[in-house]
Amino acid sequence: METREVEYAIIGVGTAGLGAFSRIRKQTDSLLLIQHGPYGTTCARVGCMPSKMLIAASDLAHAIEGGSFFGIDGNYQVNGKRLFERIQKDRAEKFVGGVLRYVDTIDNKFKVEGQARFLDSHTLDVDGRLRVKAEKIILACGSSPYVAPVFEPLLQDLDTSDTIFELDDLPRSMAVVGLGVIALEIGQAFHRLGVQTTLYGHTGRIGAFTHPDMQKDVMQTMQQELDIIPRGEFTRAVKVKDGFELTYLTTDGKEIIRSYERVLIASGRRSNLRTMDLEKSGLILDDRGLPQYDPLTMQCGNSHVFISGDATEDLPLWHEAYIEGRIAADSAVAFPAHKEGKRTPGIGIYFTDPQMACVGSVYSALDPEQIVMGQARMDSGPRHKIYNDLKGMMQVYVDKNSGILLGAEVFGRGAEHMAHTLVLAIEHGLTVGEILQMPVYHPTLEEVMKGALTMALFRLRKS
Ligand SMILES: Cc1cc2nc3c(=O)[nH]c(=O)nc-3n(C[C@H](O)[C@H](O)[C@H](O)COP(=O)(O)OP(=O)(O)OC[C@H]3O[C@@H](n4cnc5c(N)ncnc54)[C@H](O)[C@@H]3O)c2cc1C
Ligand SMILES: NC(=O)c1ccc[n+]([C@@H]2O[C@H](COP(=O)([O-])OP(=O)(O)OC[C@H]3O[C@@H](n4cnc5c(N)ncnc54)[C@H](O)[C@@H]3O)[C@@H](O)[C@H]2O)c1
Repeated sequence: METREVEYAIIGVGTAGLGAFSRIRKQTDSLLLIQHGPYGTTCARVGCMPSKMLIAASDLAHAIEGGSFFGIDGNYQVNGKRLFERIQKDRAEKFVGGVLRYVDTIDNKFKVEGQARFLDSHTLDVDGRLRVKAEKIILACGSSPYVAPVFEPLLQDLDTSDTIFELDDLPRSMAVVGLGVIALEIGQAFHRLGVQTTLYGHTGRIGAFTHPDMQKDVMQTMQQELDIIPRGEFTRAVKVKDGFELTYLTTDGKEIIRSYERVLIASGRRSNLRTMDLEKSGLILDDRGLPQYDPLTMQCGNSHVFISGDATEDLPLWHEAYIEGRIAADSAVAFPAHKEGKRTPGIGIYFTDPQMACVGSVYSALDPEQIVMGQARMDSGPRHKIYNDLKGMMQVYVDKNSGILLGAEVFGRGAEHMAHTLVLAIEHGLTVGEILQMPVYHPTLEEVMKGALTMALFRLRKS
């Protein structure tokens, strides 16, 4: 069997792996990228990009549907074939194409295709045909959809985010398993495009908000539009003539049996490290079975192994993968010296309607005794009234002693933009008083944010 000895092995050529490559390539010729599956990155192929193109189409349909309130009447028809053609064509040309062109510029001597697994702490097996001995290893192998055991026998026929964008037309009906970000984004989009859709939760929670009032508001709002069954579990899934018959037992003991043409599994993702024989790596594993690591260096323990991106299962977001790939690479280059990278405050956005955004520390991560909370409803905002889009609310969390903004949960039109303003304020350690000295244009969606911050300042002064 061929053996290659290199200074650096990077496992996975996604967002994190390519970022790591770009840094390490500047230092050495002795590196190898190992990629299992198609090039092009999860984000561009089956993640951020096709999902947002689907949502763009459904937003348009929804806007036309809501036109009569404004005196705009329009008829439209959804052409599912053209819709998927557009997603697949633009994805190839505008997103995956760019990545593939970049990967093509990388000399073949730096690339190998196959699935890497650990043989020992410095040795990797690639598909049983190549051994790679590496002084330092960067784990950037991403994650894959989690499929609960009840669905496993039907795996080939069910959809996940890996397959749903490959459809050539819209189905008549679809069950969505999960109430997280993929379920809500894609489930709502299919519903708005005319697919009869049901979303099934598990724990009764919806989305990512952690304050009980935010959870309640999201559940009520989304249930006004979507068929959502929040709490229970699937007990049976079988194939029938035109699709699938599912049996779901609600927590209060009600059995629901329904048939759907398609079933989308959106019940979380698991690190691909779980298939890499980590027990042979010599790394210290945490109670999830994944390597312990320092988020400032991405180093696993004191070892020569560095981790990044969705492989960690911690912050499975594109910008985090991008940052972590670079931090891991810089730390690996500095190793055995210790080099810390810079992390940014958290930001996560659901591209649902209304949008949902978490910024900085979410409510559940804070000590309620140490914060004041400011809150505002979107229906208080002049711009929201102009759009007749009154759904949602937001909360900001402020440190009681210093007045510094710590975090926010935002649900409503414009959440993606308010989240970016708030994250900038958090990054710069601004107090709520300092943020309120900045101008807010009238009439903008941001006026609701000003309302929430003003309430926090008022409460701060009273506390
Ligand atoms: C439907 C969907 C929508 C999303 N939308 C957003 C969004 O709007 N905004 C956002 O910030 N994030 C979004 N994400 C998350 C984002 O796509 C990921 O956080 C990001 O792509 C992770 O990049 P990565 O480099 O860690 O992994 P990937 O890009 O998945 O790269 C890892 C690569 O490693 C390969 N690999 C796996 N195992 C091995 C092995 N043993 N050997 C060699 N290679 C291996 C994989 O096949 C893969 O090609 C979305 C994800 C999904 C699924
Ligand atoms: N806009 C974005 O940034 C965006 C969009 C899509 C995906 N992503 C990334 O992809 C990751 C994965 O998304 P996701 O929606 O799959 O995960 P998620 O963690 O957001 O949600 C998983 C959902 O599945 C439910 N669930 C778990 N086990 C279940 C079971 N056995 N039966 C029924 N439901 C079950 C959970 O209760 C939860 O509602 C996210 O963590 C996110 O980081 C981000």
